Amino acid sequence: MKISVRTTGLPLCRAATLPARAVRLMSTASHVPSGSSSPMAMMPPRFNAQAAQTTRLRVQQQHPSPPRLAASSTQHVTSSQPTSTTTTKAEPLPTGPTMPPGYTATTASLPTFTIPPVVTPSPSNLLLAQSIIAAFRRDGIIQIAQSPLQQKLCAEAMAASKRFFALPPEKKAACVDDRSYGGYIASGEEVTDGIADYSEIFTITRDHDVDDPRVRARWPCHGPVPWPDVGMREVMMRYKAELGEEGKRLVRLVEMGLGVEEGELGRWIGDGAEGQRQGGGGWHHARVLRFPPRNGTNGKGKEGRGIGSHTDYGLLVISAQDEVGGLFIRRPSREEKFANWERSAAGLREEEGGWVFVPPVGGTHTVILGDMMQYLTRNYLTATPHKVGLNTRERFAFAYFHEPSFQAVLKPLSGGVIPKPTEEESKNDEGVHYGTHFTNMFIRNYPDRITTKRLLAEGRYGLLEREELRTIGAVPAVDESSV
Ligand SMILES: O=C(O)CCC(=O)C(=O)O
Ligand SMILES: [Fe+2]
Repeated sequence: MKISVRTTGLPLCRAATLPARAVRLMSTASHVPSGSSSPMAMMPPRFNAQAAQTTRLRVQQQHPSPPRLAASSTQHVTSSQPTSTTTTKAEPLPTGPTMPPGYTATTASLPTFTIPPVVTPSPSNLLLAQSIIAAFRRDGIIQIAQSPLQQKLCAEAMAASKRFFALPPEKKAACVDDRSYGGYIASGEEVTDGIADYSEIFTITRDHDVDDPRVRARWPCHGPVPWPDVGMREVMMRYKAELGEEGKRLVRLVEMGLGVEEGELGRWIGDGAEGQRQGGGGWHHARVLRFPPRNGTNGKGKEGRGIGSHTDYGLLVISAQDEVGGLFIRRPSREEKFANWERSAAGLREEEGGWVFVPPVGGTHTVILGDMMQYLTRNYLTATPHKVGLNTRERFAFAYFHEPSFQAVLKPLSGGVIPKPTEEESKNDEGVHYGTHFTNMFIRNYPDRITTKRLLAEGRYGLLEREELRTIGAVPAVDESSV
């Protein structure tokens, strides 16, 4: 039986041309079918290796000491244990994916999983599901092939993103709403662990009409997305909806891989028939991201930092990045215990060792895990700490967050491989209300945003305690006097 795992990419370069300071790769491809753990497993198809190599040699001659270093010019795939770490001191080459300068990390070489269009409980899908769980536990991240439709939608979304971020600052700044956290976040506005990030973002929250009863009832974070134009809305919503379908398939695979009953995880999203009937559904949202080049910042953020280290909040994060490179993750480790819904994981270990650079690979998405996946699986799967560094060129990325219902009060799963609760845990576990976790995180990230100010000024936060906000699919009875 063969599971759908492949590696993507073209040969990098021959051993004879290895630079003296060749960077060692951390191979994470231990279960890839033989032959595919080739040293060249990581290059995106559009990378012209020979040209880059020529450029490198030319540049070295011009600047003999110290040699310029292309972090991605890596020839050795080793065992799954990282054997050495790269520090990019010199400027990376202007082509191909490179690790941002000034960072220290090993470089991942991830196998690429292919997700079937429909996840039936076949033996091969079960094997695939178990391999995905094993990869999450080993690497904290998986890489999945984009379908031709996803490639098209992703390209369209990236083009729309570039058009949006190229707008004049005042046009972008007008895309804000004081009820939802949707819309524009300027470079230097988002805060991670109390320090400004340089990322420039357009957030796509659930897009509620102003007449929606939840908006009229002033539920925290519920409101419209302030789109700049219909064109951007259409492109982004198509891509987001398609990633929502991918998210559902992944949720089903995670259930299978964990050995829990069908729907055990999906029911927190409101994906089941009852949730759908009640207008439930996950609090799925997305971020369209631009990172300025490190020498093109506005002085408001932390030098060289795109986004500080953090974990994301929900279940799964499906991301696409362009060819520039900037994402780093931490692998799961028994020594590191994060539980972001209890105590902030923002900023943790940011300056320490142990980071893994995730090089862009054309035609793929990556998937990492969020806080609620960790909580629901009693730490069997853990949220993936990650951060983004600024590179020498601007970088564009797209992150889709597949989330529980805003109204879900989650309780850990049981059965399969889920660890049994300790006596203490069974007594004290009151569950986690996802809407409260999400609201806390957005207040923390955007302390000065009009949305935060209105939310607090109007006492909206207190509504999070209400029964209707804690019951998946419940809709408020609108009190006209409060509108
Ligand atoms: O830029 C990326 O690849 C990741 C962005 C990210 O971590 C986020 O939007 O939360
Ligand atoms: Fe993130």
